[in-house]
Amino acid sequence: MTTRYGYLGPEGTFTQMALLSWTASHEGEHVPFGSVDSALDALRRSEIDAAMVPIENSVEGGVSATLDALASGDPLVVIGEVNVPITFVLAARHGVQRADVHAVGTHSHAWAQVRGWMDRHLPHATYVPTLSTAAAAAGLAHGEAGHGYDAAVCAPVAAANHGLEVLAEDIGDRAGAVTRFVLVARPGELPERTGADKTTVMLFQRDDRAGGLLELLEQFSVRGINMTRLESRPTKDFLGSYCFSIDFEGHVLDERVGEALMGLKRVCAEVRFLGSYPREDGAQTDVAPLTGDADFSAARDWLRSLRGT
Ligand SMILES: O=C(O)C(=O)Cc1ccccc1
Repeated sequence: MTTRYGYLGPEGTFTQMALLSWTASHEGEHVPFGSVDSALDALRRSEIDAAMVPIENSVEGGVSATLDALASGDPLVVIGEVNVPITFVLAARHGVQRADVHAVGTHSHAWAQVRGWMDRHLPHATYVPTLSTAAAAAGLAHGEAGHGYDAAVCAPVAAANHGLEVLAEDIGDRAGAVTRFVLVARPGELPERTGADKTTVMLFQRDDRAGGLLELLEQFSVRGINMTRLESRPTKDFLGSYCFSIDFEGHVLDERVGEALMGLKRVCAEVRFLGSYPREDGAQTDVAPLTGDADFSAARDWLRSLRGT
């Protein structure tokens, strides 16, 4: 049976590029969705088998829509990641000049990455949010009057797909910007442990008190686990109530990771396990002295011998 992969569409999004790079070796059907939420809802309803969504970028940080969609609802897990270099163009319909551009449509994360260029070149242009960069390009191409913007910030391929003219190339404020995308699935078989893995969790604290966050972080630190992303997100229950979205090095099958998760389970109100998966860059986890599987097993065997079990 062919695998059905959902992605934040329409065609020409950076998310589609991530999916194309993932599926170069995995065949399947590609199904565009208008938003991260609609893709993940379809996944929860089993209408698709997996969904590619953006999670983090090197300029703007975490993608809240994704972090929040993973934090609640039926459980989903990350099974892979893809990093995509991002370059933006300013595109418009044929005949539109830069001087004619009064409003620019794009995805909020794209806007955040071109704000400096806009300040310098189109300081009076207003920003119109769209569901994706490619949706902004499609809106220009298909919408007659009334879509509310006269240029789009999108990938070069989205401009080309819609026959738009490129008014400016490479308008990102930071050269070398990268967005990290994750492939999400319903919980099932774990991706195999490779020694170059990451694990994602969402942690909910029991109560708000001095040292509460430190207590969570200690669970990683005492077991030699390196975190690669840490973000707080509002729980949405009341002002000042936060949960923590964390990526760290290692796989749930690693002893030190298992022990850290047990420690977290004990001290947190809720630990949402969001998957262990191979990291794209293949960088092997640096296992600190005395934190390898054998060290934990030896300690457990010793305890067993004391207990006579
Ligand atoms: O809108 C897109 O093309 C996306 O895939 C989301 C996005 C937007 C900006 C940077 C990276 C990903």
